[in-house]
Amino acid sequence: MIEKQQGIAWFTICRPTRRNAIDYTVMDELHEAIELAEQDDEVKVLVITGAGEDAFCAGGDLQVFHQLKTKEEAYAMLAKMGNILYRLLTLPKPTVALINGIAVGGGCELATACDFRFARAGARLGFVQANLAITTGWGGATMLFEKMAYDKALHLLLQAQTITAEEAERIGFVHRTFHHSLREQCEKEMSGYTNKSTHVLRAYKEAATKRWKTEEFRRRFFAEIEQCAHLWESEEHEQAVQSFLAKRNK
Ligand SMILES: CC[C@H](C(=O)O)C(=O)SCCNC(=O)CCNC(=O)[C@H](O)C(C)(C)COP(=O)(O)OP(=O)(O)OC[C@H]1O[C@@H](n2cnc3c(N)ncnc32)[C@H](O)[C@@H]1OP(=O)(O)O
Repeated sequence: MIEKQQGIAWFTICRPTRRNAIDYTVMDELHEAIELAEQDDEVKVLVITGAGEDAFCAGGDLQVFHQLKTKEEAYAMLAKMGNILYRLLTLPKPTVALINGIAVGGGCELATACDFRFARAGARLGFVQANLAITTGWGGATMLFEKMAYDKALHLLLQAQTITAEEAERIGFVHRTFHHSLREQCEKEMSGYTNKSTHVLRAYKEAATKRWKTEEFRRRFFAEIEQCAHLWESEEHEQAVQSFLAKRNK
């Protein structure tokens, strides 16, 4: 769902019964929101958040994507979302992930693609992909190494555990934590940007993201996706997803 208010475009992932897991429909809606934010000069900032109080995003929809068995089938899905997150990463407008609840797997990759990450105090975040015997598959690791200290980023990926928003703030992944009124607090934080000329915002973001518009960066970004697709075919991955779904009688 997308709404526009006082210079901010709000995109909300609306699948609260699935902890806002991302399926193909959410991918298409997110792509549409990014295109609107790019083209509409009244939009100064794009904020991405999740519906409800429990989750920002639980990553890829395992019930849907579990149907994908081969490297080729997995790569098609992973590259679809990878392209969308690359557009988000290089959007010439400031972007915010408003992490209203748990963010795991691809949900953390989505947050990493944004310029700023604001989180509900106590929310848990984790690049849990390794627990499914895969690596990040939407470009998340490549972006993380661009945006965080090398050792902190590598630790997050290797340990594949969730940490609190406060811990994430301490290591520099989260920029602000809010105890209440997340949307109002986010608007207040962004008021310093929404009162600026769209041309200025666009110019600074274009300068900031130039480094990610090189062939070398794109090669690294899509090599990560290919690596995930390769691991996707493994028996370990199949078993890990089966185990998750079995616990929920899927
Ligand atoms: C596709 C690749 C992508 C990438 O990295 O490129 C990835 O994101 S891979 C990682 C995929 N995500 C996960 O492994 C997280 C899976 N979910 C969980 O670990 C938990 O659900 C958690 C921690 C997010 C929330 O736990 P909680 O106990 O609060 O809730 P439930 O587990 O009972 O879930 C409630 C409800 O939501 C459904 N659900 C949750 N996550 C997903 C998901 N990723 N895909 C599909 N469905 C999900 C869960 O099945 C429950 O549904 P119900 O019908 O009530 O059984």
